[in-house]
Amino acid sequence: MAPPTIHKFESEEQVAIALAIYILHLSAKSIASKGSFSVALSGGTLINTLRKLTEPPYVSSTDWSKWLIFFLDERVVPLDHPDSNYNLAHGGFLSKVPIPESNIYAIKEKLSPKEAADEYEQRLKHLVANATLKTSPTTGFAKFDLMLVGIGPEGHVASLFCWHFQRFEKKKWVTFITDSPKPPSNRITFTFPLINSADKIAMVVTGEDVADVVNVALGKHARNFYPLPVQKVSPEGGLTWFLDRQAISEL
Ligand SMILES: O=C(O)[C@H](O)[C@@H](O)[C@H](O)[C@H](O)COP(=O)(O)O
Repeated sequence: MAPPTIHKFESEEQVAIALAIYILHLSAKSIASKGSFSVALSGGTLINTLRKLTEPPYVSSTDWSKWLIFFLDERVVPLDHPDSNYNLAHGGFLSKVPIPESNIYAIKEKLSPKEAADEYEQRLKHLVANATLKTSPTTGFAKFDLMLVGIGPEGHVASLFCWHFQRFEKKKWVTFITDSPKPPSNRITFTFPLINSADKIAMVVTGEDVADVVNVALGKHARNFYPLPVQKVSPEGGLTWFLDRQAISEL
């Protein structure tokens, strides 16, 4: 993979604007070339940083009916629960743009974490089989046009945590965790082979609490002899970091 593109901004507000422009550019390319734009969302502060997409002039700059929304990781709770990533994304983003409800792929409720992960994986495989999603010719996993990824202060991405075996999964597309160190404990998550089959990934990293881990991942002495989950992110088409001043304060 080509080295990542790193964008540094003075403020979170500037990150939000640059991110909206980047996403809209990709959506236009993707919709023009194949009629749809598949996006996988993380939870956390990312959703608030997507707010510019819901505001003029950005909100009228894409064909929202062509967007397909997925969840890179999800907490196994009812969809209207305050911990649900769907609920967060719905309140902060999805309810404010005209993406058809049928294009939003939330997890199924009332399943165990394992059942929810298996069901989501089967749904993705079905969408690949009926050509709604592309396949990576290199890996055979689904190829999302864009994944939007946040990082935790100890280097996790999605719900792939440092000391948990899920980060080493090679075959499954979606797996589950029942002892997540970040509450709530029950979650499902895309695996690294699926994440790294994406075309583009944007790492959206703001705030002081991630400054140390940004230094570990991108600093002069970046170490990768035992890579943190964030250091394993390496999509097929390109990785772009969006960082604010606080996130790079240790660089
Ligand atoms: O559901 C989740 O908890 C996430 O998808 C998780 O991976 C998140 O993106 C990071 O923990 C960053 O979260 P913050 O942006 O809130 O720090």
